[in-house]
Formats: sequence, structure tokens, C-alpha cells
Amino acid sequence: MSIKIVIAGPRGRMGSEAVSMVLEEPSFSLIGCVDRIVSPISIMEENHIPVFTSFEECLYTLPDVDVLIDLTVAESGFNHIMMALEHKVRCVVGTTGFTSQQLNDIQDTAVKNQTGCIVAPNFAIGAVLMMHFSKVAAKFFPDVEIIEKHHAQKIDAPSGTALKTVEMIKEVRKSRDQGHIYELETMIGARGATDDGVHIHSVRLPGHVAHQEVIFGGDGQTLTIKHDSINRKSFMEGIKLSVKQVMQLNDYVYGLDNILDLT
Ligand SMILES: NC(=O)C1=CN([C@@H]2O[C@H](COP(=O)(O)OP(=O)(O)OC[C@H]3O[C@@H](n4cnc5c(N)ncnc54)[C@H](OP(=O)(O)O)[C@@H]3O)[C@@H](O)[C@H]2O)C=CC1
Ligand SMILES: O=C(O)C1=N[C@H](C(=O)O)C[C@H](O)C1
Repeated sequence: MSIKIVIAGPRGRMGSEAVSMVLEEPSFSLIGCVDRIVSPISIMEENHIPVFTSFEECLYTLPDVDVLIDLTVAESGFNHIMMALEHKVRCVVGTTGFTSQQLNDIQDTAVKNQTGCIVAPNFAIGAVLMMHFSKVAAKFFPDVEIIEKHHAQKIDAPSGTALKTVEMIKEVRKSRDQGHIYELETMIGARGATDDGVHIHSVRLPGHVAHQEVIFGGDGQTLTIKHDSINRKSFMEGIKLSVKQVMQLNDYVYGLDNILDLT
């Protein structure tokens, strides 16, 4: 039996790629989409896929959804996910920009409803490895800064990937201030954002897709761990894997590192 999927955000850069991926995967069935507006999208029309402007209406019309894939923006994504989990619809979430409180609420709702939910700030396997290797390196190099670079249309900064990377680094590194103790920013923001002493620098420029460098500094040496997504196909294998895995889950997972065997 195929896995019945609804995609939220089908006109978007990620959503449109995900629509093609789901249509091509024999074990998946795209039964509907949720969009902010209904506009003629030929791939939807050709494949007779209904588009709803509210997830509530979608659930009412399609009561047998197995998995919601959300690729929208944090505000709408949060509402979709909470509603899906309350209706025991499993979720695969690529949307970023959630607050810590929103992520906690999603986790609590998934656990309360015993419904699988994978929130992955980055679905590219290479990016997952970049974060994993960074966690390993941070044990030996506690001084670290992150440069993340994205296309100019990205709304949230820092990226979800950068925040997840810091979270993983924090698991192995004690909080510390970096740089000179009397460091002075003569222009606000010169040293980027800081989480637990790790500085994050966000670049937004045309010509980029999604890129991150994690730079470690030690006595007389540096180590740079770098990942580049050069197109959005890079994220599709991770979404495919997550949809298959979430069908076996009854709780919450944050990050693909927790469903891949990285040993
Ligand atoms: N986890 C991962 O690996 C990746 C995650 N992302 C994240 O995925 C999200 C989408 O990225 P991207 O595709 O580049 O962004 P886009 O802006 O291209 O796509 C977002 C889409 O969501 C639509 N949308 C907005 N509000 C709603 C709503 N209420 N209901 C349904 N659809 C809505 C937008 O419509 P409109 O334009 O009309 O507002 C747009 O079509 C972002 O949060 C991004 O950070 C991106 C790449 C990889
Ligand atoms: O908006 C994007 O494009 C991306 N967003 C995710 C993030 O915020 O980390 C994943 C990837 O970096 C692309």
C-alpha cells in the first residue's frame, strides 16, 4: 500500500521539487496539497491533485492522510503541524524559523498524540554529515564560528542548519566566550549572532542555494568543515527517507542525525 501524502507549500522552491519527487516514488501517493492561494499549476492539474487553501479543509476532505510534508514558513507551518498531530497525521517538516517554544510545543503534541513527527532543519545527507563531523571536531577544538550562505529570498536568519549545528556542538562543548575579552564591535553585528559563545554569520546573496562552513581554530591550525547544496534535489533523498521512517514512529525526532546510522 502506498503512503498517502499531502504537501504544504507546493509552489515554493522546495515544495515544487518535493511534488515531483513524491509523484516519481512508486511507494508514495500525492493525494493533495495545501497552498496559500489556488493558482493553476500544470503538474497538479495533469495529475488531478486537489489544492486546498486551508489544512483544516484538506483534512476534512481527505480524512485518510498518512503524512504531511510541510515546506512553507514558520507561522503557517506551525499551525499545519499542530493540527496534523492533533488529528494523528504524521509530519515530515523541512520548514525552518521556528522559535524554541514552537519546537517544544510540536514535540509535546507529537508525544501526547503518539504520532510520528520528524523536524529536519536540513534534509541533505551531506549537511547532516557536516553537522555530525562538526560535533566530533568540537570535542577537540572548542573555538568555533559558523558562516552560512543562502539565496537572497531566504526569510529566516540564522538558518535552521546553523542553529542545529550549534545545538549539536553544545552537546560536547562547554559554554565559552570566544575572541578578545575586551572585544568591541564598532559597528553593531560585526561579530554576527551568538549562541552559547558560538558566532554565526549569515550571508544572503543571489547565486547561492544553501552552504555552510564550520570553522574551528586551535593553536597554529584551523579546521574547516564545509557543505554545499548546489540545487534542491540535494534535499529530496532525505525527505524520502523521512517519510518512510516517520511511518514507523510514534514520537518526535529533531534532525536526520537521529534516524541515520552515523556510527
Ligand atoms: N529542511 C531542509 O532541508 C530545507 C528547508 N527549507 C525551508 O523550507 C521552507 C520553504 O523554503 P523555500 O521553498 O525556499 O521557500 P518558498 O518561499 O519558495 O516556498 C514557501 C511556499 O510556502 C507558501 N506558503 C506560505 N504560507 C502558506 C500557507 N499558509 N499555506 C500553504 N503554503 C504557504 C508560499 O507561498 P507564497 O510565496 O505565495 O507566500 C511559498 O509557495 C523554508 O522555511 C526554508 O527555510 C528550505 C530548503 C531545505
Ligand atoms: O531556506 C533554505 O534554502 C534552506 N533552509 C534550511 C535552513 O534554514 O537551514 C536548509 C538549507 O540550508 C536550505
